Amino acid sequence: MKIFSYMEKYDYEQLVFCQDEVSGLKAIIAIHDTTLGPALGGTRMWTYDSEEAAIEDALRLAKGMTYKNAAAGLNLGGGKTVIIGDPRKDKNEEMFRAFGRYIQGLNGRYITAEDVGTTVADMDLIHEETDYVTGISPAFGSSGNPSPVTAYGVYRGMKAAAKEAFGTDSLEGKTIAVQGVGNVAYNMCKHLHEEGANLIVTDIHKESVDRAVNDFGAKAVDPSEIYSVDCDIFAPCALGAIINDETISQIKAKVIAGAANNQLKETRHGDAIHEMGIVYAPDYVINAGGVINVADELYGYNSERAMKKVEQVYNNVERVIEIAKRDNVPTYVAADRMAEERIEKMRRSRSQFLQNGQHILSRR
Ligand SMILES: NC(=O)c1ccc[n+]([C@@H]2O[C@H](COP(=O)([O-])OP(=O)(O)OC[C@H]3O[C@@H](n4cnc5c(N)ncnc54)[C@H](O)[C@@H]3O)[C@@H](O)[C@H]2O)c1
Ligand SMILES: CC(C)C[C@H](N)C(=O)O
Repeated sequence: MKIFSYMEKYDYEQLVFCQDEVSGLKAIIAIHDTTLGPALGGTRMWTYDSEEAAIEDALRLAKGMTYKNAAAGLNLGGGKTVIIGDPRKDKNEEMFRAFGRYIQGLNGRYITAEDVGTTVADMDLIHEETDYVTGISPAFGSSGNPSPVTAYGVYRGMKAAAKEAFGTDSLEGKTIAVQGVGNVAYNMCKHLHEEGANLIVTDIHKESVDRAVNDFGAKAVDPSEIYSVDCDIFAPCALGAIINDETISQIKAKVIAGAANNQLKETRHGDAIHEMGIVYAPDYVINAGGVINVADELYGYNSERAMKKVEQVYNNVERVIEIAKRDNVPTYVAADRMAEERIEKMRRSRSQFLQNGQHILSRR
């Protein structure tokens, strides 16, 4: 991978490599764009096949956060971290504290939170070293685990997409195929089950599948079967790039709406599902609930205020569908336009001179 060419192509600001021999920390912080504000995005811990795969994941996820935060109306830029390692085996206190010191060194350009493989307890350890972390324990006056809030936002956004495809936003009696029943999807399934939806689930971890089967009467299938099951809605809630050349032809759903980041392997896959008449709720629009919730901590966390903003995920998905129809483009293009327009307007309005946040004459 030619790192500078890649960064130049998508206009990344910064890529930081963090290594700590004592704890085994190997982390990559990617900051994509800070036009709207400090880059806020979670920390993923995962076993990558190669360093290149980890770098690419960090970069792709960071860019997604720029668009997610912009589309959600937050005054935040986009960044993300990946820690290379197995979250079930390789974590230790020193690792997250060493990582916290690296974040502190960025002096507020990057603020972290949870993502796949990291928990509130990990964020609390990071918080021992830096204030630039959200999603820490409610005991600190913070918002805690963002996953249930992300799940609620995905549920609301799924209803908006269903309205477009089926003429009603009721999910009662609808069959929803869920890929990955981890933190977000378990909570999403709870809402869907309460509304009377039928669930088909899969996961690479048997205990996660069993929990959904027991708690929600879900039907379990093998991970390789989830794309081709008969269903109304496909909800990708595991990792990215799952809408690709191999999977598209198998999908029977009329709607794709799920929590996973970077669902389209390439943009042309977004064109392909559009041509198939599938209503696609763009990932970073529908899964913004968690970041909306943790971002509220920056103002002194207020759950009621945050949840009001999370409700807007329904309207944001509706708005994207409207733009897509108006401009005759796929929904992923409409979402990008919505986000880019906001960033560009802010970039231009910020070109006005300001001396370190103070009026230039205030130093006299
Ligand atoms: N946690 C949040 O608040 C949040 C917010 C926005 C987006 N997301 C995104 O949503 C997705 C899920 O996040 P999470 O926090 O629930 O993570 P998680 O790790 O709790 O859940 C992911 C689940 O997917 C399973 N999985 C992984 N690969 C799979 C495969 N090939 N087939 C089937 N199952 C597989 C894992 O075993 C796990 O149970 C991620 O893409 C994440 O980036 C999460
Ligand atoms: C809670 C968040 C700041 C990060 C979350 N993992 C996301 O992708 O949106």
